[in-house]
Amino acid sequence: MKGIPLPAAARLCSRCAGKVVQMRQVLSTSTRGYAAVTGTARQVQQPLNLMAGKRVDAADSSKQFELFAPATGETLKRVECCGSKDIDKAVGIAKDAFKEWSQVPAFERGQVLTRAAQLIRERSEELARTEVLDTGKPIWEARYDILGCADTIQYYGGLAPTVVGEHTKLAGGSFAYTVREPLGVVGGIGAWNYPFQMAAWKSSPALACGNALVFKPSPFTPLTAVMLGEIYKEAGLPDGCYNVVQGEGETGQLLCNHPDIAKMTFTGSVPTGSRIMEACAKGIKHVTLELGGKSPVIIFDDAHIDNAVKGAMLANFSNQGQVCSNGTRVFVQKKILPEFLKRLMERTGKMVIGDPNKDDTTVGATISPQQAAIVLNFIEGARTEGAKVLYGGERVTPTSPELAGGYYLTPCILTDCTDDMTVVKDEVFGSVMSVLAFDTEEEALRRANDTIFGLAGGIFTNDLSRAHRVASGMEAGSLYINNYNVYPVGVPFGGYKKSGLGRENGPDTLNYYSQIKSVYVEMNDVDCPY
Ligand SMILES: NC(=O)c1ccc[n+]([C@@H]2O[C@H](COP(=O)([O-])OP(=O)(O)OC[C@H]3O[C@@H](n4cnc5c(N)ncnc54)[C@H](O)[C@@H]3O)[C@@H](O)[C@H]2O)c1
Repeated sequence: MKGIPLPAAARLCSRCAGKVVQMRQVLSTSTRGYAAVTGTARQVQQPLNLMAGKRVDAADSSKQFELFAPATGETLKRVECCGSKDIDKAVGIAKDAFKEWSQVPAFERGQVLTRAAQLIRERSEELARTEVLDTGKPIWEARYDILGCADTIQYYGGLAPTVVGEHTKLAGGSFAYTVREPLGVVGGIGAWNYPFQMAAWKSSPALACGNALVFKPSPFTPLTAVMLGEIYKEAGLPDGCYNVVQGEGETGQLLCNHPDIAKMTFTGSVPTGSRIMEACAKGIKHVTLELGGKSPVIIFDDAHIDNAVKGAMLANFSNQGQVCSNGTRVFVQKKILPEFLKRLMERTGKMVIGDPNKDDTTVGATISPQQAAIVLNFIEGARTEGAKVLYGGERVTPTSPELAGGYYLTPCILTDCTDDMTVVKDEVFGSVMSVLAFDTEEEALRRANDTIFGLAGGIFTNDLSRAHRVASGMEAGSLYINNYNVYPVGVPFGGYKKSGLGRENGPDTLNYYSQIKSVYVEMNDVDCPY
């Protein structure tokens, strides 16, 4: 097959931005064998829980959730929710596996992760197609995500042997040393927008440190976390080190409350994060929270305007706008506002909405009818509060009849926005860009920071001093100067304020999955006053 031209949007970010060149290669080798609209129940292999290296049914089938394909609206399966017996079983299995895995030399643990990364690359197309089925995101984004995850897992495989202690020389030849030890059984809970990535970003540093994991994916996207477990097994991970339990909030709570869970690592909304932290507080457990955001992008009038337009689109329209770090408050300096909007409209109008399995699609399906209704409600509310819908913000039905049950929304650009509007204050989690005009740097920074969130932020300017001055003043965990939503492996990611606690994706993450033991060694007689 000839090389398929990379869609304009494929240069854009995803939570796991990899290399564009690598992406081109993948795009050019792998569409054969997959018809467009591949959302079919045949792709779903049951059961979807993974314990001790095997797919297993839940012990009790009384509570179930419905799994459907966002692209088509087709119901794929009913999936049983894990209850307390299942959580006890999964945590017990992980606890036993931890005893063995934590004693494996770190270099060998790293080798297992490195092999898993290679297997992911070999199976990237199957994984990406399954991710499309689960999420409705465009295939090029799914491929990008999967390859980014392979990089992350390889990265932590490489870092595993660097998890070491320190030596401190003391008086009289005595000394102390520290050992960095794993925590035990880690519980992970993921959201639905980057399902494979959440399983990968949480499991790889956890396993590199010698922990065992029980992971609960979002009930909207239960498929690929199990596939990751099968890949880990094939790569040589001992059974029981990585387990998957399916279910909704109740299953998640059981996991958080389990006495043998040493740490919870969570990605999702602020209210759920708060409940998880509460449960962890009761059990004095470690916790990492990757939560929501309402990030600002500040575009100064000296910026390269086309790059600023591309950045604003990256900050709002990837993954149907369902990205935690999205820069949904776009502050534009007044002088360039008309030109910025003109170019933004032109580019946005070229986005291709439709079948996520087609290579040239840049806007896929919204995850669920409920989420689509939330997004449309925000747009309606914005209109009522005085904003102008400059572009989009409507449901469209693609021409293919199979897609009629999916929820496809045109990316929306709102102008005449003010800081007090609900759409400007609250996280929408859809493709809704609020454009806000500003006059001065001081004003833009003050307004940008006027939020309970602090996940990310963007700055577009050609003034080097201003770029770093504003970056220094912004209250957020991830900042981009003259780009947006790029996540190279090794660069930490996480939030300030209510956007979360802890970091993922960088070297520091290993500290969140390990603890320090200090050992004092006396080389002399004990000096004692008694
Ligand atoms: N900061 C990040 O890295 C990041 C990344 C992606 C998404 N997010 C955030 O995730 C949110 C969207 O995802 P969502 O709708 O799946 O979030 P959500 O909080 O509704 O659900 C997330 C997960 O928590 C589980 N859950 C729900 N109630 C629970 C409870 N009481 N106890 C334990 N688990 C429970 C869900 O089943 C799901 O697996 C947005 O706010 C988005 O910003 C953050």
